[in-house]
Amino acid sequence: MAPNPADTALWPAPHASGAVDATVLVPGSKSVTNRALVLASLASEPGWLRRPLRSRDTLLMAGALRAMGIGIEEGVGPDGSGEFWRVLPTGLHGPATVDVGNAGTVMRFLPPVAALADGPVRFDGDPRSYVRPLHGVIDALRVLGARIDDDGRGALPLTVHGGGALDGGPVSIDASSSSQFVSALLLSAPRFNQGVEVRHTGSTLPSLPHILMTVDMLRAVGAQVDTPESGGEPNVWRVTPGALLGRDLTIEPDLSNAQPFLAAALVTGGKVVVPAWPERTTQPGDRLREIFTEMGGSCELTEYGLEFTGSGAIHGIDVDLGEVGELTPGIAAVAALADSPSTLRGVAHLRLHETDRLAALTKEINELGGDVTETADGLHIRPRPLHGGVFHTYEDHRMATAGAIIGLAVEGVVIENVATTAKTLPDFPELWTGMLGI
Ligand SMILES: O=C(O)C1=C[C@@H](OP(=O)(O)O)[C@@H](O)[C@H](O)C1
Ligand SMILES: C=C(OP(=O)(O)O)C(=O)O
Repeated sequence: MAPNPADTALWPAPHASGAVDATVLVPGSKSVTNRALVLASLASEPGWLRRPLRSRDTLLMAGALRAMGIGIEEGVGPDGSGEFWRVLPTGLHGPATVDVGNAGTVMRFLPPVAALADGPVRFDGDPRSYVRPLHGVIDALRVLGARIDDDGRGALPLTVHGGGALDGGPVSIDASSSSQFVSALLLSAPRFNQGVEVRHTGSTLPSLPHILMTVDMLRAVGAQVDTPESGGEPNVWRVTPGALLGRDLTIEPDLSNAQPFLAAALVTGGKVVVPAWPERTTQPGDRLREIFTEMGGSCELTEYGLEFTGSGAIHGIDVDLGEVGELTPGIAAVAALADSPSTLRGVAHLRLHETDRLAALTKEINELGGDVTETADGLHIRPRPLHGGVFHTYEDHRMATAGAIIGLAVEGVVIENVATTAKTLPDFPELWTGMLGI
């Protein structure tokens, strides 16, 4: 297939002429929006999502749920309250076809939903989706009573032959390659006849905050969930069967997508305010307050939002990012500009994200003159004077934003396919130039 010209377009990353000083309205969280869509679709009454993220991943999620019969009406609320989606749950129907794109949340959260449909649901997606791990969901659903046809690799493409209901019950999985296996099984479990008991048997479990987000959001719609944190067995989650409430939920800004803007304050010694930063949240991006403070900034969380200020100095960091893996590209970009080396650990599973992020970051930073080496579970980054050049993005939104961070400090950095940020932040180029007052 001929590449889309937009995919190969080159975007000169703006170089910052001075300290940034900006307020950036960061759109809604991908992870919260896609969980909210699934839970609202499984509820027994209509629900509302206010200020949902509209991006490739969330539109794919909405499209897939619509394909299975769910009504999702879009509108704009009064008085600047922003967009809303009203979700009208019904029986889930097949036959249907689902395009997952390269959205981990869609490819993992929806096969359990499809198992509840009354006919076959065919799942397909971008070429990259064929290699991203899905075995934890496929194998578990089979144990729980679903019929699934795949090509034997434990990956996409596949067809879930929905039978209108699913037994559910106990299941063991190895979720060391993705926390989304656990989240996927828990999200639909209130609708399984026996609920679910998920036992993680692997040696590591990434992205724990994302599992806590799943549990929190399930409880908020009335599900009963027992977790290791609530006194249950380690690595075991239980969901009791029961009806789910429709909810009126305002989606928090995406704190992982706030990262490049906070990084801009750090890199330029400036100030960035992100309104509506939640006081309490399960989003992994909240860890940036601590990580970017250790790297040289300071922050204040007020009722209005987060004010993050750079000091002019950027320090290296030695940090385990296993719980917050999606922050790695942005942290690596800042680390490449720091005054001391960094070691990023605990993120071997990033090799199976949108691209092999450890290889991609190593190659692209080194091609600008950097000195990055891959370790078994992360990166060593020794800052060097960098020069301009093309920063390739491998259809990975977070590679594009990482390149833009470096471009602030290094003249002549050109981002290939910045449009790939549409996966979770379609307005990135405009927000970025707006922040810089260009
Ligand atoms: O559940 C979620 O919303 C996510 C979980 C994480 O996935 P992994 O556990 O596969 O890293 C994270 O990296 C991804 O961006 C979003
Ligand atoms: C890993 C990510 O996405 P996905 O939901 O596709 O796994 C990410 O957004 O960094």
